[in-house]
Amino acid sequence: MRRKIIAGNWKMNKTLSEGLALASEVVNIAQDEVPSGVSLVLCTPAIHLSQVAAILKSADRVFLGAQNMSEHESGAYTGDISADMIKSVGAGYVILGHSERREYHHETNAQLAARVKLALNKGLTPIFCCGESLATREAGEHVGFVNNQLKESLYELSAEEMSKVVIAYEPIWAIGTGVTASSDQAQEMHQSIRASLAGQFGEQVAGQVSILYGGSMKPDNAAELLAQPDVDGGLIGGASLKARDFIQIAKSY
Ligand SMILES: O=C(CO)COP(=O)(O)O
Repeated sequence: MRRKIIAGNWKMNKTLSEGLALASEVVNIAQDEVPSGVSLVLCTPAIHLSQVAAILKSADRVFLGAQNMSEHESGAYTGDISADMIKSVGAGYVILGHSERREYHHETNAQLAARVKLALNKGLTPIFCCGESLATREAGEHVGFVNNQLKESLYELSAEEMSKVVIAYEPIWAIGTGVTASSDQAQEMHQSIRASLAGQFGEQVAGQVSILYGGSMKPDNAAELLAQPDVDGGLIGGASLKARDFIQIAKSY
């Protein structure tokens, strides 16, 4: 059975006090309302992690994640955050290769391959993001494009390593735009990602990897997306900034 995961990517939002209030509200509501098979992950700004960790200690199904990580273990990389640092504050997840990082910070598939490997070596669960631009989709090249992102960043891993990775498919044209992929478009891509994983790592591993959908997922469209057989959860941006909306999405399962 694959894990069902609803992850919130807060991006660069919330001051510390606002973030702590949001985390507390999520924990309080989740306790009673989130279905037992669903895990929540809060990917907060790095500067909030250690204090949010203290709030999540009492919650059994709400986990903590960072939004980015260096491919270097330590050293003279001003402003960067290492895997050991993320672990040391109590986070177990890290988003890698978000399209905003790829675009504004020029992260490459090769660099992301090194980060995924290092995160796994350090015992962190990478949430590896992939997804195409509108131009790539309109050219009919979206399936090949995403497959190439997987190939260049994940396909040097062992099968055992791969089974520990979470993938998030986030079509760039759906992020923060209010335009969601239709459930058919999401299912088509998720199925193709799983088929590609099966070709590389075997059916068993492909069947274990949770593939999340991200891009304008909201309380009113989550149920249909989450009902697709290859959609195993969501990576939520805007709607994760309101505890009620975030929990409502998790309850749509
Ligand atoms: O980028 C996303 C999550 O990582 C999605 O953002 P939105 O939910 O705001 O579209």
